[in-house]
Amino acid sequence: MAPVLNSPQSPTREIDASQSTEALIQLRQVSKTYANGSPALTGISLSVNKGDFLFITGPSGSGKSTLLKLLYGAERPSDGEVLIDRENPARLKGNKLAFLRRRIGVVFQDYKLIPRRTVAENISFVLWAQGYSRGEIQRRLQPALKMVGLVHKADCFPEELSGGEQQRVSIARAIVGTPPILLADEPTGNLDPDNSWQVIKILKKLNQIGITVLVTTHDENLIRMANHPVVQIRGGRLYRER
Ligand SMILES: Nc1ncnc2c1ncn2[C@@H]1O[C@H](COP(=O)(O)OP(=O)(O)OP(=O)(O)O)[C@@H](O)[C@H]1O
Repeated sequence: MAPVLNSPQSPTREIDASQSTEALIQLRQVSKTYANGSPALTGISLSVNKGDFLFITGPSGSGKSTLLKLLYGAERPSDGEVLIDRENPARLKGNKLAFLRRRIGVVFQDYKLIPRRTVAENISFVLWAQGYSRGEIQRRLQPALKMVGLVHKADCFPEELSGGEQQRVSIARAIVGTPPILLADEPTGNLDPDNSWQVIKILKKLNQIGITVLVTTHDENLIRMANHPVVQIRGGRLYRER
């Protein structure tokens, strides 16, 4: 089902409370102003259901990364409420917050791989840190590598890979813990059109197996090819494109 949103200045339809109660991700009149007084988001409401694939577009500095940061708990809203599966990350601490974060895989534009670790180690690290057994890590590693087409590169180091391959490793790392939500912040920002499309195809495949996917991008071509709902942030406010 398409995501539902509203914004005070938006010409789009009003939020439907009956739909939003079932949402996996909900923002209710969320605003974010950074400590230095920078207003990043203003009165944003958005409802994303389980299984949605949503593109978030908008000009540089419009608030796209901030929106994702609020979802994975790297920032807190100044006003309003963010709910992930009915839990508010801003109200959780310690283990409960860590547990909620594990339910969200995150992919960044610059991959953020550990340079002196192999592909397999980069992907496994998060499981190892969460106390998974060696056997369980092996059991999860292979399907994650297969999903991104990099079984043959398991023992390579990041510097031995192309940008597209490095981004695919970062996707494998994001999903190896089988999170129900995947957030990708400009995942194709450093890639050429072919590699960008490969990344989007993998995200589509993950969506087809039930993962809810939110992707920020500037790339109009990719959005057109991928054919999923799109919202735009302009000046910190949210608008539906299609
Ligand atoms: N940590 C921060 N402290 C202060 N201001 C910030 C911080 N992070 C972002 N901002 C400001 O918030 C606004 C939104 O930034 P954000 O990074 O969310 O935009 P964006 O749409 O993701 O941009 P881009 O497409 O260039 O990545 C900008 O005005 C930015 O300068």
